[in-house]
Amino acid sequence: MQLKNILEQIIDYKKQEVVRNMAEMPASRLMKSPQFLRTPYSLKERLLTQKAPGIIAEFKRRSPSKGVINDQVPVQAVTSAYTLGGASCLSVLTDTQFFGGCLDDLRIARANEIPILRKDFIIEEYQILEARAAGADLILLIAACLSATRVRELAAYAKKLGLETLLEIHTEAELDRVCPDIDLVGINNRNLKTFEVDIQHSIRLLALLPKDRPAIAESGINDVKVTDELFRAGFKGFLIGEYFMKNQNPGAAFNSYITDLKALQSKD
Ligand SMILES: O=C(O)c1ccccc1NCC(=O)[C@H](O)[C@H](O)COP(=O)(O)O
Repeated sequence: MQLKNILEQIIDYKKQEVVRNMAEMPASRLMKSPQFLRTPYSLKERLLTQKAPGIIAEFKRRSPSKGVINDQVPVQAVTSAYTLGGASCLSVLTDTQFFGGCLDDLRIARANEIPILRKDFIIEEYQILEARAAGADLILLIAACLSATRVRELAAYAKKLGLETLLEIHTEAELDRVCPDIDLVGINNRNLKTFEVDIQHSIRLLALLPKDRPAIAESGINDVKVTDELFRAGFKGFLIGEYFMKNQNPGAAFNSYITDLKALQSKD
């Protein structure tokens, strides 16, 4: 029998986790969260109007590919430093089992007045409700673990709750998951089955994406020259986690990245 890849293992775990969470915190209670009174921020609008690359700065303690990255820094300090430094959006990993995050991290990050992505493995509407109740502005759907029908249903539910959806794809075959309720399309440079990172793969796929939605380059970005190359190719947003988080002071790492990127781009 073939061993399950990491994505399959995560999804198996999520199916049980959702059942447990629904029993502990019924949807009716989630709907009473004061977060439902706020109007979510739009990352799509932000990226379509801004001229510079939009950095989606991630708070990520550990990952299946890298193990512990940084479990010593407080979410509040890091996310406010990212925000003050000019991030376009925050990405908060809320998965506990594989990434060491939680929904409380997102609730704390909500003190910042910029869009926040709930970064998790969403397979059920209930998780979108959790995201809204915790203060997220957008959710991630990963094409590799959802059928086209489920992407349509989940993105429609997110829209109904006022949230945007970032659809993550990695292969050409997954392009059929892009539907009208998808607001942003991300191309993951990392193959989640092998962990291999290939930036050129993303540039090739970009040409096939719909032009009316901002494209986001995700994973393995650790060089301003690469960000600049991807921006020139047409990517508007850049999801960066490990490169910032592996530093003792992720906010300072973010600031020097932005300074170097601006310096590089001002040379033209
Ligand atoms: O990062 C992993 O090892 C991983 C494994 C399995 C599924 C998802 C995984 N990562 C989630 C992400 O997509 C990244 O956190 C995000 O794109 C940022 O990537 P990076 O800048 O390389 O931390």
